[in-house]
Amino acid sequence: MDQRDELEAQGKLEAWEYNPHDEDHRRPHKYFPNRPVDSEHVREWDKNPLLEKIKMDRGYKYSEIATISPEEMTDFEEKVKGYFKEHMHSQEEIRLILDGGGYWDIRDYDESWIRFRVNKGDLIVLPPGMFHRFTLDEHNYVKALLLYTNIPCRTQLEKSTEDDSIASCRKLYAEKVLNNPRAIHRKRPQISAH
Ligand SMILES: CSCCC(=O)/C(O)=C/O
Ligand SMILES: [Fe+2]
Ligand code: NI
Repeated sequence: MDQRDELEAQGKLEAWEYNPHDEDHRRPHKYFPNRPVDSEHVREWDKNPLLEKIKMDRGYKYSEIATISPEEMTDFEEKVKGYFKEHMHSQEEIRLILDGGGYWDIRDYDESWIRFRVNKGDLIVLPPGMFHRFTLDEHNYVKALLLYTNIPCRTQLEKSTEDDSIASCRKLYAEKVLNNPRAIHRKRPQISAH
């Protein structure tokens, strides 16, 4: 098996260093001997160094890609309703938007909702214990990369649930965020009667 057959068998593209010393650019422009370039080397360029650093720093070893759209899911309506139920997770929720978009709503200190628009390229990180909900926009489409430190788990702990894991997550979240004396509380505009 020569190198070309080997690459074909592995489903890889053949690539090599371009030899500029030839007039006709329609020819392969290989050096002799050829200087093959592993196509994985080119694929590496696709990796976002910032994302790689975040994964390394925060210990994210697992990931999955979720596409939420009626075309991709048989249980679309049910799932979308579920994401919009107020919930939290026992792990950090970290999502990189690869395509499409939507909204995340998070609870402010006074329990009012703050809405975030997310688009392609945005990274959202919610701490464990923070109540939130997610919805698609009118385009009904998002594709996201979900990261995990452990085996992928998207378990939603809903506010209404009596669950010890909610209690412990909320306790930590309250200590770190809600009861933080340095927290800056937003002044909300007065609602005028009309
Ligand atoms: C766009 S990622 C899927 C929604 C999800 O996993 C979640 O937990 C929303 O809060
Ligand atoms: Fe969530
Ligand atoms: Ni009104």
